Amino acid sequence: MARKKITIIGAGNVGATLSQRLAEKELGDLVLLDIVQDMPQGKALDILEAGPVYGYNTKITGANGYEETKDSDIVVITSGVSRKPGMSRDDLLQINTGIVKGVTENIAKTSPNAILIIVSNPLDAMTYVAYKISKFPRRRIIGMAGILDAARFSAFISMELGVSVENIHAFVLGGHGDTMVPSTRYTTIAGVPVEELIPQERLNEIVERTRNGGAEIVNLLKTGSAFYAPSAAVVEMVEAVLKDKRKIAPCTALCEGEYGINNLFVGVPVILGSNGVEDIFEIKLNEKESVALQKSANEVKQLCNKVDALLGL
Ligand SMILES: NC(=O)C1=CN([C@@H]2O[C@H](COP(=O)(O)OP(=O)(O)OC[C@H]3O[C@@H](n4cnc5c(N)ncnc54)[C@H](O)[C@@H]3O)[C@@H](O)[C@H]2O)C=CC1
Ligand SMILES: O=C([O-])CC(=O)C(=O)O
Repeated sequence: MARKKITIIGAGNVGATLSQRLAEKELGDLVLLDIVQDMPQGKALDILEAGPVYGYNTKITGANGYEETKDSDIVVITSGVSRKPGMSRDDLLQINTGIVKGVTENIAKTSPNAILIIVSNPLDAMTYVAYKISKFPRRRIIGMAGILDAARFSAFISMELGVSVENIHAFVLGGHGDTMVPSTRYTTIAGVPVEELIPQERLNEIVERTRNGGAEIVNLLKTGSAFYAPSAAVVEMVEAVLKDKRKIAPCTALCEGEYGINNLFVGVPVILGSNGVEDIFEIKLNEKESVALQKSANEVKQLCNKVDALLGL
């Protein structure tokens, strides 16, 4: 069977760590692209040289141009500026809109059939940029955030209860920002609702820590943002697509009426398979959850209006 081709745009913290993780899993051959001369070539060669020790045969190429990325099956966009302490993700809107626009124009030309996974922040708005510029169908444009947010929620619950992360199914909806909606009602531990195991007041603190999970790391690192957990979350998406798992995972996808949201990218449970977003998985929300999701969607809408102005749409 021919190997799949995965391109990673941006060979910084997220892109390079993601490349390492993907290489170790032998999910396909990789191209790592960055605008910095020689750097992606150096990181690609370094990861390739770990292959004999780890026992993987992944081919990985570094690039500064798009010729090498031609006909990729999946392209992950991590290029862009990361925030520093004191900044919000939204502060990156203007600069990263320009970067994601330029990258997407190139990818749409060289890999017209690719599935795009967007990582650059502000995530929901950058996913919208990639959609608008590529004009790809909605199933082939997926933003990474929900898996990361749910992983943080799970990690905190695991620490609280002293049980394995494998027993925890955390559920998060909404945009990748302060208004994200971690659902305590649908979060379970070995099938038991978390609300039955952790007192509501403590649970509220854990939800708040989850909402601020990105900023917590930014404040510790000081020079940039998280990359180990984010790259792990992207691997889960790539794997679900390449193995056609039809896995339900929270991702940023274009809602066209689902959850009462129209023409907006927002975090919802989707079914990930070989076509990308195979479907949006709709579940019943109660009044409180619906209101919180709508509030989050409205914030994303504001940002997308700014994107429209920047792109002249
Ligand atoms: N969706 C999410 O949950 C997460 C999103 N992020 C976002 O991902 C982005 C990348 O984060 P890091 O890797 O930590 O940043 P980084 O600064 O380590 O790497 C970014 C890389 O992008 C490259 N780049 C810039 N313009 C480019 C272009 N036009 N073409 C190709 N490469 C280009 C830079 O040279 C740099 O190597 C940031 O916007 C960050 O906010 C980071 C973590 C989680
Ligand atoms: O917080 C940031 O800027 C990066 C990010 O999106 C995250 O780690 O959730």
